[in-house]
Amino acid sequence: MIRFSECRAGYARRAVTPTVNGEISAGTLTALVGVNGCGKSTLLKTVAGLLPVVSGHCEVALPRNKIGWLPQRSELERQFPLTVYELVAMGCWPRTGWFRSINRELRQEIHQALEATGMAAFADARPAMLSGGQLQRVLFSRLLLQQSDLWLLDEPFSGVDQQTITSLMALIHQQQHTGKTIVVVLHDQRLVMQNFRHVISLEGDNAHWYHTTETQEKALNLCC
Ligand SMILES: Nc1ncnc2c1ncn2[C@@H]1O[C@H](COP(=O)(O)OP(=O)(O)OP(=O)(O)O)[C@@H](O)[C@H]1O
Repeated sequence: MIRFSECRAGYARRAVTPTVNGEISAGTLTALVGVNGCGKSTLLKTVAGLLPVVSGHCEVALPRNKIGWLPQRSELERQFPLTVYELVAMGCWPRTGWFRSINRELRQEIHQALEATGMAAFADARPAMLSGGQLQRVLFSRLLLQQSDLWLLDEPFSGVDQQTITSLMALIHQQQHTGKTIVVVLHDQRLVMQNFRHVISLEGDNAHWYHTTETQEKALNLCC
């Protein structure tokens, strides 16, 4: 699904990540870990096609409209002069385009996506009025509607309470079971250990790939 070959990601031709080699298979759930500033968000944006590689290759076997990207929590989403319902409805654009109206079936899907994250009661609220955790739930609802095959989630749980993390993690597992490929940037070592079989750690000169059945606890101690 995603193949890295001597890949380094960065900005304005300056690499900020270690060299990444390897492949993320379709239908897998992978954690991307590493210390602050090691380039996790940069690598994710490169996979999303938002940044060109600085060197090497990053091949994603999907068109852009099949890639769902959840950026690190942004105040921008709060500032949209929209209701929660309308913000989530933006997730329909890969199917409708920006200007086509939303039919009854899609309206039902929007409602279901809000139900799936427990946010149906907030459909008419303004994003600016939501707590951090509620906003994350809304952004997950929007992702659900996009019907992407690949989810790239950048620190989706920062500032989110344990109960919300548990329910969003359950949603992630459920989506993986429907066949999605999911990559999540995380700092919470325990969450990684409990939920992820595949881990990519950006450390040193080269990215390290771990499998949870191996002795990666030690490695994660170093890098989360
Ligand atoms: N737009 C940008 N232009 C130039 N450099 C940038 C830009 N954004 C980030 N950087 C730099 O790239 C490096 C990697 O940043 P990145 O945000 O990818 O790290 P990260 O591993 O996601 O960090 P964190 O865990 O703190 O979120 C940092 O040194 C950062 O200063």
